[in-house]
Amino acid sequence: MTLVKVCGINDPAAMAAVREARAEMLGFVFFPPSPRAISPERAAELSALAPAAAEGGPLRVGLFVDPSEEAVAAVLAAVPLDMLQLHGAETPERCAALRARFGLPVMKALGIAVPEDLAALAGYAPVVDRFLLDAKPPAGATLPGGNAVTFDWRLLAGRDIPRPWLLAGGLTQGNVAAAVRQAGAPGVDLSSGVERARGVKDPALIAAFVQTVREGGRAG
Ligand SMILES: O=C(O)c1ccccc1N[C@@H]1O[C@H](COP(=O)(O)O)[C@@H](O)[C@H]1O
Repeated sequence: MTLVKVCGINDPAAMAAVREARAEMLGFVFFPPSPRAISPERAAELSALAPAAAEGGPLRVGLFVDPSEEAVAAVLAAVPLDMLQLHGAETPERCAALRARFGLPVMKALGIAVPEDLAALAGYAPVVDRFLLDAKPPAGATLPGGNAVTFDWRLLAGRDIPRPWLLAGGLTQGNVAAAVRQAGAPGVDLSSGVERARGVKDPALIAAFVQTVREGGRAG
């Protein structure tokens, strides 16, 4: 089954949509410049609206961009997370340090634009648990992700990605089946594609996206 992560959950209706659609993962954005950013306290309120991962609910992923250890600790003091998503310029050493300090799996996001970008995966593989292979931010973008930009999914076709991974970058209900098929992706992650305005999730789009993935899977 193709895994689904819906990122940037920041209101109860979106949380309910993720729960009802039975997406495997959700993301809370702890990066203040993002329109999807929420406080740790708000994330805790939303997290309480779905069963814990251990009870069959979605894995709670905390999205950080080059965070200090203090920043991660402050979030974890308010809301338990199941995984750290590192979406900045964190080195393998930094990923290893955060993983060891907090005892949580790490998903490292890497931007892919040309085949040579895949060379970086080898250095991270020993110290991360999952990759998120995303588009690179376009010129002038203020965010390192969440920009609704796709990349050439065929760059990933047939590649030996050395960890479990998710495909991201500009995914929508309309393109996800082709993306999964072309990249051979075992899972997908999105934010903009299920929003009615930047930073505002649309529950109906979340439901439709997850349903499309379930129906299309790898063969869509
Ligand atoms: O969503 C954000 O605001 C964000 C901010 C900073 C880093 C990453 C961010 N989002 C991640 O990017 C992918 C792709 O987003 P999109 O579907 O193209 O909008 C998203 O799934 C998040 O993991």
